Amino acid sequence: MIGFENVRKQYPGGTLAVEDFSLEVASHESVVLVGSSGSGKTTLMRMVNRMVEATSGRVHIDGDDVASLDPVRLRRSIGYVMQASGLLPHRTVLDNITTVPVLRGTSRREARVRAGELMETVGLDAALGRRYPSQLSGGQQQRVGVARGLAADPNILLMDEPFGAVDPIVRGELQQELLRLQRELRKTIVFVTHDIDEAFLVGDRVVILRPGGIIAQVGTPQEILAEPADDFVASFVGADRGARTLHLERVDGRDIVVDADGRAAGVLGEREDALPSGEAPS
Ligand SMILES: Nc1ncnc2c1ncn2[C@@H]1O[C@H](COP(=O)(O)OP(=O)(O)OP(=O)(O)O)[C@@H](O)[C@H]1O
Repeated sequence: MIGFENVRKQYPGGTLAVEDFSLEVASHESVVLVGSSGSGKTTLMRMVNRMVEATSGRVHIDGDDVASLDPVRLRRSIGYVMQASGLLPHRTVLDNITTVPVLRGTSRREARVRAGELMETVGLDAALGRRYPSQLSGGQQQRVGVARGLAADPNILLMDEPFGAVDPIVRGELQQELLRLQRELRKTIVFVTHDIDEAFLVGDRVVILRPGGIIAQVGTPQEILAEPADDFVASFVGADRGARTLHLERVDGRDIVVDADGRAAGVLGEREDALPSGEAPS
């Protein structure tokens, strides 16, 4: 579990990126932070692995205050996937994926075997392992980024606009791939995006932020769509891509997201977490 307790971040120079933020992210849950540019999403995410230090308040992981943990070990124990993949350009794909496990003491040989398996998991041909990042498509690079984030088998995965740099079709594929992976791996995920559709698709819960990291609403996609907390949320949910206003319709026991033209934009409520406890997903 990740806990943010009255977290505040003021950068040197004075910008108050996050005023006072509290939230608990349950183990195996995926929470999406969504908000306009500068609302403090990346700052909040980076406080989990101490790439950013809170000015006050605390962030804890399974009860341990991150401020009391060694930052380098902490960072290596948490998967981090960023926009435009963040791969090291002068290292092969395989070396990019194996860097953190090797730094953590896994033998190079074992790390390579595992990297090959991970490439398969994220839908990449293992032969691509010998290439350099620039020899891959944008979508392939993002998949490598996800494989690298998973390489040390972290419990927590931080994903900062991980699919922001690819075209909409590839983006859709990567989103579906992530949903499939998450059904299998059940990581605790904090995911940052500008895109409300992406937030509703990949989040068990979605946090809509105002500037200053102020929570406008937090809830499941169904809750937010059914009852936006205020005009800000309603316009954020509805203003995405023109005049579309999303709403929910229940068809055959499933929640269908419908846009203003009556087109189905997606299906909600099919996640394994929605199953009664103890029931295995099909
Ligand atoms: N290292 C830094 N030094 C000073 N100010 C910073 C720093 N990093 C971020 N900020 C400021 O803090 C605020 C929040 O930034 P942050 O990157 O967390 O927002 P964001 O919601 O992730 O934005 P975006 O969607 O554009 O990535 C912004 O005003 C930004 O300019």
